[in-house]
Amino acid sequence: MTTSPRATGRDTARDKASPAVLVLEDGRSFRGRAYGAVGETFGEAVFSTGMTGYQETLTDPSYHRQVVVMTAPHIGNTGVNDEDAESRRIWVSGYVVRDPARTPSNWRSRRSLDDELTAQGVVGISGVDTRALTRHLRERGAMRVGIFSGPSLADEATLLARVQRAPQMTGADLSAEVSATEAYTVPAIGGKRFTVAALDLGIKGMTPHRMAERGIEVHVLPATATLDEVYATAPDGVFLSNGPGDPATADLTVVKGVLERGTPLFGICFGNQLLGRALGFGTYKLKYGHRGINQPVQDRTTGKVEVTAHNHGFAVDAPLDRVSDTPYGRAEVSHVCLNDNVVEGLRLLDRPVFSVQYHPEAAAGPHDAAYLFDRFVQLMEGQRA
Ligand SMILES: NC(=O)CC[C@H](N)C(=O)O
Repeated sequence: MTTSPRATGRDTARDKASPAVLVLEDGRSFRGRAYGAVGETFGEAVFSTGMTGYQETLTDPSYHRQVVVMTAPHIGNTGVNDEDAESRRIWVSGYVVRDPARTPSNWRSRRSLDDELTAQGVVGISGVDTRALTRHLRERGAMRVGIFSGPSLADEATLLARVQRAPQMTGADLSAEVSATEAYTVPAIGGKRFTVAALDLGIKGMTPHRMAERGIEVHVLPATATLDEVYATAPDGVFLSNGPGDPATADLTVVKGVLERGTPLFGICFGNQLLGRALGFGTYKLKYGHRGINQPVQDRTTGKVEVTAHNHGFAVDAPLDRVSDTPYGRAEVSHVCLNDNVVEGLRLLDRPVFSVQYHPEAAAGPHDAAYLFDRFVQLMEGQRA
C-alpha cells in the first residue's frame, strides 16, 4: 500500500514568510507564499467553486491525493471549529488560496485555518492568482502538481521533473487508504426502523448521521469487507459511500453480490460509479471535474433542477434518455448535471437500487439530503411491504 506524500517541513515565523512555488506538470508555475505547513507536497490539481464549507472540503476523504485550489478568493474567515470536520483528519494533499484570512471571526472558531493546516502537516500556498490557475486547469484539464515552500527552493526544472514523477490519479486505488479499518455502528436516532450496511470507501461523517436521523442503524464496514461480513449485519439495505481514486480499479465483488441477492442498494459519488460499473457501464475521467456546492442537477423524472454539492473527477458513461438492459435488469439515468450533461444518478426500474453522484450533506441545503435518504427509506419500505 502506498501512502500519500505528506508535508515534510517546519513551521517557524520565519518560514511562514517563506516563498512558495506551485509547479504544474505541464511546466506552468505560480509563485506565492507558504501557507499551512512549510515543505513540499504532490497531488492532482483540482479546483473547488464552493464559496463556503472549506472545513468540510478539507476533511472529505474523496480529496485524498488531490491539491485543492479554491476559486473563492478569501478563505479562512470563519476559522476552524470542532464540529464541521467530515472525518478524522484533513485529506487534501495540498491547499491553494488567493488571500487567507488573517483574523478568523466566528463564534464557533477554535483556531485559524493556517494553524490547523500546519498542525496537520498540510502544505499550502497563498497569494496565488487562483483565477488564472483555474482557467489553466479548465483549458488543459486536471493534472499533477507540486507545491514547494521554504527559505531556499530548488530551480524549477528540478521541481518540474519531480512533479512529473508523482503518481497519476487515473488507475489509483485509494479506498483502503482512507477507510476505517474496524467496523463501527452508528445507532438510529429516535427508534430503529431499518439496518443498513455502509461500505466505507471514504465515507463522510454526516452520511451515517443523516441515515440515523431517519431511524436507520448504520453498520459502517471497512472497504475490504466481504459479502459475508455485509450480510452478517442482517441489512435491510446496503450503502456504497463516496471515496477517492479511479472507480475502474475497484473490486466489484460485493456490489455484484448485493445486486444478485436483490437487497436495496444505494450509493453516492464513488458508490454511484461502482454501481454503474457493476451494471456494465463504463466510467471515464472528466477533463477537470465538478467540485463545489453550486452545481445544477436535473432530476429526469420530475424535470426539477437543484443546486447540489459535488466532488468528482470521474463519471459513469451511461446513455441519457434511454432504458438500458443490464445483467440486473433495466437501468435508467435518473439525474444529469446540466453543466456538461454528465450522468449524476442511476436507478434500476424493477429493483430497489438507486445512486447519485453528488453529496447531499454539504451546504447545498437540507432538502436534497432529505430527497436522497428519504428515497432510500422508501426503497427499503417497498421491499418490506
Ligand atoms: N466524491 C467522490 O466519491 C469522488 C469519486 C471519485 N474518486 C471521483 O473523483 O470521481
